[in-house]
Amino acid sequence: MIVVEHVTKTYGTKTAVNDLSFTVNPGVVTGFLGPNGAGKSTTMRMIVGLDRPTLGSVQVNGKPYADHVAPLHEVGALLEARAIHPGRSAYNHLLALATTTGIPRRRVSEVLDLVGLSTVGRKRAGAFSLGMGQRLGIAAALLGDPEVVILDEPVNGLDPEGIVWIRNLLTSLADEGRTVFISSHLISEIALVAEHLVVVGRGQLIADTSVAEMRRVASGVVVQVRSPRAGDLARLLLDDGVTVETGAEPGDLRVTGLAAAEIGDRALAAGLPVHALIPTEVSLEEAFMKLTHDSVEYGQTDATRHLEEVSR
Ligand SMILES: Nc1ncnc2c1ncn2[C@@H]1O[C@H](COP(=O)(O)OP(=O)(O)OP(=O)(O)O)[C@@H](O)[C@H]1O
Repeated sequence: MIVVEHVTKTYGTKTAVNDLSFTVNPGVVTGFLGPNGAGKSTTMRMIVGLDRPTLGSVQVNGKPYADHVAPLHEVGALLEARAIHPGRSAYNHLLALATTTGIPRRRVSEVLDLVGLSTVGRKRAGAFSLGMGQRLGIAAALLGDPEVVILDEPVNGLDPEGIVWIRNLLTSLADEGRTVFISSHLISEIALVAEHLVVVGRGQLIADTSVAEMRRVASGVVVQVRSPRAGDLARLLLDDGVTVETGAEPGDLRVTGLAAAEIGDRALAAGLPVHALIPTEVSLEEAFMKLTHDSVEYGQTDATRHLEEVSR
């Protein structure tokens, strides 16, 4: 279990993490989600003792990382800096890590097997594809058979087969009762592998929820309506708790807060023609962007800008 309590981290005048509290429980894969610069890597570095909170505390299995006698058996991490000597084989890279940390040699073959690199274990790591490099990084994280597994952007750049592989691996680690915590700035990626979500923006907690709950909240709330009298229809529908936004095409509206049938009935009663009435599921991406909209640090993404334009 990872417990982050009222953690603030400042670098000079920059606040990277701001009074952040959350718990990552064993037995489920938890995603750590936030736009670029949200403070995910900083938080992960504090969890594994590479950085110290300015305020607050971070505990892993009941203690700060540095207080564990055999920390590699407690926490295995793949953080952004993947320092692998390109001329060294995967096997030798892992062996060097194992021997310097008192881990038996046989464990190297075990983790190579676990990540599916047994057949290329003797090849130069420098010749590895991105996906193979990710697998090697994960193998290193698992070397100490840790209770807590922390991976920074593990899905980044993986092909669909690689994503399925990592989902199965992480789920089986969680099923064994381990705590699995993985970061991403893409909800589409993280929703494929995680069950629970901790969402941050500008170093602060935005949501601590399950992926299923996020989907439930996101789904079925927008009805797309097309009418040659969209303006009249918009005025008719606007009410407490109802929002009407202009859609992508002239005559298109996006209505929130009314069911499709209700919109159709009201339009009929007012004698307004309706050419299309389509209940749509808001995508997880859309829900995430709305959630984090105010906390995108480095300007708007194209997608956010597009969202704003269509809803104007
Ligand atoms: N050593 C440092 N010195 C100064 N500022 C830093 C340092 N490390 C991080 N920051 C700043 O803190 C903020 C949070 O950075 P962090 O890397 O933790 O975010 P992130 O969510 O991991 O982003 P990304 O998805 O881009 O990796 C950013 O504004 C970053 O520039």
